[in-house]
Amino acid sequence: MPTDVAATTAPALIEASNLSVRRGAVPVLDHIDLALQAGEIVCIIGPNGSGKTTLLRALLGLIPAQDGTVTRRPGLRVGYMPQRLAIDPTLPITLDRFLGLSRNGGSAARRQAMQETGIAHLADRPMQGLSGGETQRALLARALLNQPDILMLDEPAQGVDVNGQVELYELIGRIRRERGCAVLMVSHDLHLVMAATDRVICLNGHICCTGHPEDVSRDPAYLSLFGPRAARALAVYQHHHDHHHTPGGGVVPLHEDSTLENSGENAGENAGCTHPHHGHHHYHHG
Ligand SMILES: Nc1ncnc2c1ncn2[C@@H]1O[C@H](COP(=O)(O)OP(=O)(O)OP(=O)(O)O)[C@@H](O)[C@H]1O
Repeated sequence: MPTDVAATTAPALIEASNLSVRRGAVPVLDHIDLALQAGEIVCIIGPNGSGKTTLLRALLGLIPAQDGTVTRRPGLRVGYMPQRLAIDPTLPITLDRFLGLSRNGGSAARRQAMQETGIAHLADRPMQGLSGGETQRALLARALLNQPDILMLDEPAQGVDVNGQVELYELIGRIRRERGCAVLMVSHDLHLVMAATDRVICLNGHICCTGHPEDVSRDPAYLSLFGPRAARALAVYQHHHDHHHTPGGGVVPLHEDSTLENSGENAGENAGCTHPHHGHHHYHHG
């Protein structure tokens, strides 16, 4: 039975302690505690405006903390895939040139990253002509260029069709396994990420609940935040997953009695976690 990796004693790759962040006068993140360990795959879920992007950027040091601390392991290499790609439409640029704008890696690293993400055949195509899915892979390839210890992916599957989403999450899982890097990603694709992550962080300004997807799926705060969607994600999760993945990639069968009892019928009834700053913290580990 896998335990919460964050509970181990290994030094964290990144750790936030009592982190609070404001944007302008508005409090966006409220006393966040989290630690990311080598090799784990963690997903941040939460409604629009709940502070997911802000959390990633604060962990990267791009946004200052009002309170608390962010500690990154010395020499940590991070590959960041931002939510949006800003390219000047009047300046055509090929995929290979786009990757070359990154100061990380040379042409061999670019080729490897393109091959790994399945876009090597597009190297000489203009970025502006790539499809939504191809663009997301280009951003992922760029994030791989500096051989990251951790990938931080902000809604990697946005603008990608349903089949493409499944493939993209599989690709992310494969990259994680083959490179041994950690992954911290923001996603709205509950049904896909619940089945594919070691740990879920449910964010709404504060951490509403966190832990193994199976535990989070049962949590009233999760069901309250996502309503009927949560129940549907849970159904998919139940249907497809009769096993756990250990952090090392092993497969451990679920106990027979561990079928999820909460059908989600009460989704939306618990309003204890609908406002970023009026909720309470309750953490679940393991
Ligand atoms: N530069 C900024 N100045 C002022 N407020 C900001 C700024 N950036 C973000 N915010 C506000 O902070 C809050 C959190 O935004 P953030 O982008 O982190 O949320 P999110 O959970 O990633 O949302 P989404 O799911 O829509 O991408 C929002 O209310 C947003 O309006």
